[in-house]
Amino acid sequence: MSSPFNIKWGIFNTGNISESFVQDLLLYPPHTRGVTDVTHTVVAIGSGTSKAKAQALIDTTIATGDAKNVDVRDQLKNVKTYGSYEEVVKDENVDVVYISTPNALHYSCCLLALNNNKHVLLEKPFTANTAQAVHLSILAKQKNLFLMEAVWTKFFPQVLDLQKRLFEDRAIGKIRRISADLSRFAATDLTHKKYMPSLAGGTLLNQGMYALTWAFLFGYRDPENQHQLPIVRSIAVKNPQVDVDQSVGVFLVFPGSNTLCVATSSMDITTASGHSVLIEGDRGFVEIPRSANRPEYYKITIDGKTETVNFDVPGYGFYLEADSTARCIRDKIIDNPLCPLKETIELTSVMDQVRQQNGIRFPTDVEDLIY
Ligand SMILES: NC(=O)C1=CN([C@@H]2O[C@H](COP(=O)(O)OP(=O)(O)OC[C@H]3O[C@@H](n4cnc5c(N)ncnc54)[C@H](OP(=O)(O)O)[C@@H]3O)[C@@H](O)[C@H]2O)C=CC1
Ligand SMILES: O=C1OC[C@@H](O)[C@H](O)[C@H]1O
Repeated sequence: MSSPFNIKWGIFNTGNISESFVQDLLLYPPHTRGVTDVTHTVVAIGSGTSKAKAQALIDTTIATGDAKNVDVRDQLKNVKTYGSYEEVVKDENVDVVYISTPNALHYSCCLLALNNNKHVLLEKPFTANTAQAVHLSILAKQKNLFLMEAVWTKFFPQVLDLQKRLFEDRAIGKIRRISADLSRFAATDLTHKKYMPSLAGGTLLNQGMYALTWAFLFGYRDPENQHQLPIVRSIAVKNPQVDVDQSVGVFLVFPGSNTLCVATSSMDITTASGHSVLIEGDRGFVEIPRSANRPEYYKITIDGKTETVNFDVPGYGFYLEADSTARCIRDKIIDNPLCPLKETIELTSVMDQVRQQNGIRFPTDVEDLIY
């Protein structure tokens, strides 16, 4: 048997999700999950603020490992810590960069990485607008570099299994309607990134994109729709003080299959348990009780009979997208068919339409293209 392909990660920033991503890679290594074809090494962590913050992420990861009885010291002792993102992309040891800066910085950080010939896994929402998304995808293609939006949801076994059952087996018959919600209460703190237009805040880009992701997973991708773009109608409740969307409702109709989708999100409330995703068809329905970003299990009812399907995903599950990234880079695939750039661009264009329909604008420097 050939040895597993090892991929070397560089991490941009030390925020919440970077910490979760790094911990997922280290605390749940592939062999503990039955994965034998790829392995991950974190080789560099850069903070835009200070080298000390990068070291603090390492210290927290060691402490978390200790608390879980997982020895990660050995794996972390050679990690380079940097006080800038530039140093990460100049590090020759780094194969791929994971970028999870605030939304408004995704585009410029990704340009920095691609221009320094690094493969990139870029957090959701991919960019502030479609023009930026298209620009990044063209650049990655020109430079023959892997680029993917980190929509981890798409890699959950529950989702892959459902796609097979709903599309290949037509388990619930023709898909008629998809309803999805991702709402998280976020106290109105106008200095928080979700309330800052200058950081591309608002519920749509931060949370609503997950609800739209379900519409795309089972509406756009439905073979009956043949990847046709949806008709989009939306309405948003804006924050009275700052120009961000507090709650948003989007209706989509996929013209190939006539599937209706209702995608909602809010920062005023948290999705009630049991109300994340519902997919309804002629013969039955699928419920994903929670949550639209990290599906735990699904319940499928066919002709009145209900079955619950569970898959064990320990930790957060960010390693699923990381494993897939490693496989693509190993196989020289620059656009992951499980999360293709075309779909990212098209979902971004839906978000552009929603913002346009509701007068949600970001400052010019957030929306601009950089050449
Ligand atoms: N896939 C998922 O489930 C999730 C994805 N996300 C996405 O990840 C990204 C980051 O979210 P999250 O980790 O919650 O964010 P945090 O606020 O926790 O961290 C962001 C980090 O980015 C760096 N940064 C650089 N410039 C700025 C700036 N101007 N203001 C604030 N921070 C800055 C800082 O790190 P440093 O000083 O070290 O450079 C900061 O700690 C977002 O795009 C979000 O949409 C978020 C949550 C879940
Ligand atoms: O990616 C995310 O997932 C969970 C949400 O609550 C969060 O706001 C978002 O950034």
